[in-house]
Amino acid sequence: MSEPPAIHLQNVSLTRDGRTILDRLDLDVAAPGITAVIGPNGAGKSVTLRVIDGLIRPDAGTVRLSPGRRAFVFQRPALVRASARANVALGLVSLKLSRRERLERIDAALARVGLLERAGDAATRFSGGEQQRLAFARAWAMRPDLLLLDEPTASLDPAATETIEGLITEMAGAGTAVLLVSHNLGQVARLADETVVLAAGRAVERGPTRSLLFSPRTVEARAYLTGELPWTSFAAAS
Ligand SMILES: Nc1ncnc2c1ncn2[C@@H]1O[C@H](COP(=O)(O)OP(=O)(O)OP(=O)(O)O)[C@@H](O)[C@H]1O
Repeated sequence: MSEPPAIHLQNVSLTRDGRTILDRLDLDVAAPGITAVIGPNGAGKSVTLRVIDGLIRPDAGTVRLSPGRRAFVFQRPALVRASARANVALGLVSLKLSRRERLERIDAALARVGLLERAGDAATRFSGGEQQRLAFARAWAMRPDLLLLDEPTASLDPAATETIEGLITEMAGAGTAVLLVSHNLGQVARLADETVVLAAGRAVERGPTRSLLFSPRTVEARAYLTGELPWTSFAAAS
């Protein structure tokens, strides 16, 4: 990695209610580029994103982020009870933009996700997929340096998924470091340069996406990718 990583996690551990959620996790995310995190339910993928975003403080370890703007699109979008336009505007409050630039950027973002005609409608009345597209419009409008994505297209139809995947690729091409959590392995193969497999709170394997997906080296990655019951394999492996 020539550039310093956009995200550097080292030895990060988190315990809740006596359970180990993250177990000395190491994770580097390159900038620019798309890094995917895959792994079974409960592996700690969402928690890792929340640790990176500062929503959860780990018990131990180092979390270092390169400076810059950060956007997070959750599996269930966090929207306020206001118009679609106002929701996109919220992402821009800390940016120094003229009123005209701000309005142009908001409308361009809404148009990009096919919601411009709905700009004045109440966001909380949108369908799940429309809300997700709106959350993406907000993230895109911010031009973030770091984009954290948790199952970003889980509720989207194929056409909307294609639009969003195009946006993700475009943002990475413009210099954003993207960290993508997804169970959609086709999507991971289409988008991610590098993929990390998380199992029981540890990064058990990492590599270029295609070689990792097609020839995993570890028992945990193989178990996840072939759909075997991972918890029994992990118990046996650890
Ligand atoms: N605030 C919390 N308090 C206690 N346990 C938690 C908390 N948040 C998450 N966990 C636990 O941490 C583990 C990892 O959860 P996480 O949501 O990161 O899994 P995941 O890998 O994203 O799974 P999935 O693929 O199902 O989304 C789970 O066992 C979950 O119950």
